Amino acid sequence: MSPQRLVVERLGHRGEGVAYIGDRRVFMPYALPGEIVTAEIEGDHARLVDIVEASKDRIAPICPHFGHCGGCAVQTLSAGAYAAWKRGLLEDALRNAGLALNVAPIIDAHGAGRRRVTFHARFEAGTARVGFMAARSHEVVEIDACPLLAPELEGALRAARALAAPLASRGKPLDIAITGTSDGLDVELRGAGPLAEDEWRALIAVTETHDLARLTNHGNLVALRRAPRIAIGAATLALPPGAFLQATQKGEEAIATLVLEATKDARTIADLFCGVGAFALRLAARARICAYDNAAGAIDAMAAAARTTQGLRKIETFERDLSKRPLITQELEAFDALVFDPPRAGAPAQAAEIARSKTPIVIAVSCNAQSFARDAAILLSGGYRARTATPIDQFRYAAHVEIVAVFARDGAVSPRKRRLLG
Ligand SMILES: C[S@@+](CC[C@H](N)C(=O)[O-])C[C@H]1O[C@@H](n2cnc3c(N)ncnc32)[C@H](O)[C@@H]1O
Repeated sequence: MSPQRLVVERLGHRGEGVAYIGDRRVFMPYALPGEIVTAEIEGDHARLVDIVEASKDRIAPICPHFGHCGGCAVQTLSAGAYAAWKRGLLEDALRNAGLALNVAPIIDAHGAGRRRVTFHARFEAGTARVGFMAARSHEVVEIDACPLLAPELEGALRAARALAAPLASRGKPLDIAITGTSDGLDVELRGAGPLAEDEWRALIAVTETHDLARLTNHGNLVALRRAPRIAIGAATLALPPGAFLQATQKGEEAIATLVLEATKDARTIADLFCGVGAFALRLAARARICAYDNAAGAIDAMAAAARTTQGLRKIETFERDLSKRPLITQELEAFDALVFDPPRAGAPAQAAEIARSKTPIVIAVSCNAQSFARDAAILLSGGYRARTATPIDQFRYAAHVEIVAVFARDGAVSPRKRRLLG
């Protein structure tokens, strides 16, 4: 296959360069807009062979593993062009959905770095390869460090290697999810299945050698040296195993700040897909909160944190599957405001109920621009007006963007005002 010369037109939504051969579109990882390159073409995929003319926005990558490790999609763009591309991910998704929302400037929320990481381990002939997946591949790329991780994750990679070693003879793929907390590393193994007694003993020994705070296997406790906790607003939360947390501490704070600002006049707020309470535990300082999620461990941990934090109003928690049983219109109208923050797939069933309701303020939080645009279209078709959508970059160098968007219903009367008016 002889390389072809191509001109890169733009970056696609996975961070790959997009070029055309006649009418045919090809995607080329690591190529930047405006560059002239040579590439080997296979179907709609192009492998960058050489850069003939580099973009003026091209800079050196910060990590020696960039280009092999699939963790980062775009590391060689100058800061301004990078921020414009990230914000453009939201603009493109809205345009593709036929929506014209006011998109705010992007907020950089990398802060001290990622506080959660999942390493992958693959085993061959009894030895483990531990690292991140290569782009578009099932291969694991071994790394010696990741510059995107927060200082709390210091030692995480060494610990992951040590934990993988006693399980190497099984040959089954293993995921090692690690959260950095003020009490040390909280590690959850996934894919190992039930542990044999000698594996159990070996893993406990690793927990001690590496001074891990906690080790769980599919949510089951293997070893506990210190209960891992994190701070959320004024509360201290005992972290349930494998719990969802926003990728960076600064990202969580940036999202929560926008949620607090948009709900400042609300007395009763519903927090849908609340997780461990990144918003509820802050909002409860001034409003009555009903919080919903299908993860019992997360809402129990939030309720316990709320009980032991001074100055918070009671948070009522509800374990509920919001895809199968979304809050219906009458339930939603009991609130002055609501926030919904579903997983990547979005929440079309819940959005449809919200669109029929008269809840005055609705805040949509999302980590996926496409599903956000689809859910936003549902709210708009129900008569909501979009105030603004703010992109937040807590996934530095990855082709993901966090979004907070505020919607209002003109003329809607809050439940409190309805009561006052009799
Ligand atoms: C993106 S996280 C947001 C969590 C929280 N708002 C935060 O910022 O930390 C999505 C949450 O949705 C929950 N979830 C996923 N599917 C659900 C469903 N079908 N019904 C209710 N909750 C669900 C997960 O347990 C998770 O806590």
